[in-house]
Amino acid sequence: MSRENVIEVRNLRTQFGDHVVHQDLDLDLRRGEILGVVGGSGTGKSVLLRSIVGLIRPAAGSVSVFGRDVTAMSGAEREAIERRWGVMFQDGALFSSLSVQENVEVPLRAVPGLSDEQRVSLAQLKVSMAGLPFKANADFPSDLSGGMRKRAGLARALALDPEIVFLDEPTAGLDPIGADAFDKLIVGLRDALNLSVFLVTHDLDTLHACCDRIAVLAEKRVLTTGTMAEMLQVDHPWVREYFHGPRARAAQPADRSEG
Ligand SMILES: Nc1ncnc2c1ncn2[C@@H]1O[C@H](COP(=O)(O)OP(=O)(O)OP(=O)(O)O)[C@@H](O)[C@H]1O
Repeated sequence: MSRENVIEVRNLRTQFGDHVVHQDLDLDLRRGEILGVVGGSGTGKSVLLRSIVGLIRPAAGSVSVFGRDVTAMSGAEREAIERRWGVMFQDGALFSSLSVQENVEVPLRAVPGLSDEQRVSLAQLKVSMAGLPFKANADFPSDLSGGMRKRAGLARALALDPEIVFLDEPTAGLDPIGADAFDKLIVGLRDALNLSVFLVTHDLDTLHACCDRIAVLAEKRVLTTGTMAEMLQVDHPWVREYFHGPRARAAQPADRSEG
């Protein structure tokens, strides 16, 4: 059964001066799936994420979200569609002078008609959904461990009940137990909230634990997409090295189950 695409990127070209990062790049994100986006360092995974959410303007091509080309939208239309997605950046991108709860309140301040009490309750709910204890609401980013900062960034990404969540390397820098817990959180939230998830990662364990499909960036485009089983069949030097190398063997699902 094929599911509707919530994101369709077509013939995308992204460049900085003469440096072409993407050329004729196509990508789909289906409703309800967790798509892992992988590729060597500098292949443009983060730039792709930023192009989709409008932080980088494509040089050519189209980016459709919920069937609408977001590159051609006016301010009000864009704001409305931006409320339907949430982004967790690599470092959490939290405001250091605000508490965790206040950070999560930031996107909620743009919602008309929300009282102060409602805003606070909603922020605290998202903090709890991201797996943080209640006391973390009052903590400042500098009080938190790396894993907790990522959870706070996730809470803020969930603030507006998004349909799509973009995660940029959510497990980078976490110890294996913290990374495993984060993987489970992502899957649990996807299942509970029917999220569609665009997940940039280098982490093979995360691909095994979370992802329904994988998109490989190489040669300035999405070279191939498919399930983990399909990736294992792809005959391309980088793909072979990545999915069959020693780290890939160490990341077999059995190694991470129960425990
Ligand atoms: N604002 C920018 N100005 C100029 N070049 C940029 C800018 N942002 C990214 N780049 C370049 O675009 C290329 C892709 O960067 P990007 O951060 O998307 O790679 P990545 O695949 O996410 O890498 P990594 O896995 O190391 O995080 C790199 O060569 C980078 O230097």
